[in-house]
Amino acid sequence: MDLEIDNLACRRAGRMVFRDLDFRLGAGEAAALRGPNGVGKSTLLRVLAGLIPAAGGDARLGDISLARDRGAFQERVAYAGHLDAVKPALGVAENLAVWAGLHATDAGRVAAALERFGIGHIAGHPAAQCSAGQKRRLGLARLLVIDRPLWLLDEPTVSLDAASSALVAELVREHCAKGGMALIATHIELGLGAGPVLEMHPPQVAGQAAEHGDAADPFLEGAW
Ligand SMILES: Nc1ncnc2c1ncn2[C@@H]1O[C@H](COP(=O)(O)OP(=O)(O)OP(=O)(O)O)[C@@H](O)[C@H]1O
Repeated sequence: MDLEIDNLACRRAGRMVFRDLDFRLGAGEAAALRGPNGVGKSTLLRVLAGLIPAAGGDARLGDISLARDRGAFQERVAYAGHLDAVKPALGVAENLAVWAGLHATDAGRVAAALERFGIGHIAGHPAAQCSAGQKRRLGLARLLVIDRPLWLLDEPTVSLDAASSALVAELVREHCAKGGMALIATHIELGLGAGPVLEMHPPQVAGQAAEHGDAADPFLEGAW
């Protein structure tokens, strides 16, 4: 199964964040998603996760179109966002058990995922008492609880120590070896070796946004 991004566009708060975006990712490939702060990396991942609507274009996973069948597209995607989405009121293992239940997957995967991320020994602890790195590992452990061909990872190594960052790279490699795909927004080198890169660029021409009827970014305007 391939990922094909075709002429994709997204508008937020009335402003075009990106447009005319084309990219292709083949089965077994992991791509780095790069670009300066605010260029739209997280936005793209959230569009592909079906969390915010596209303003145009489409993305396809095999024969499933995001524009035509968002639900089916989402069922092929696992998204790990900036925030860990860990429920602090639940225990560490409970967090993953709820996730497994939501996706009707084998609860037996929970213990294996916790062990793999080195947090099996705190399975019974309240998630609220986890360190930032432990919370991040718990959030990422959800990737192993459900089977999705496309992983969308937004700065997955934030708060992680060197060993855990290396583990993320190892898991991505394993996922790809099984035919999976990953699109990873990262400002650091993950150690995945040479692979496809999706580089996002801010508009080159100062008047470009206005030409397309988009409001200018007030923060950038002030900075310039
Ligand atoms: N909730 C929101 N509502 C409206 N606009 C938003 C929202 N979140 C982000 N934006 C805008 O969308 C644009 C892209 O933001 P995004 O977070 O996708 O960038 P990014 O490339 O991931 O940045 P970073 O490298 O800093 O994480 C920015 O101009 C930002 O101001």
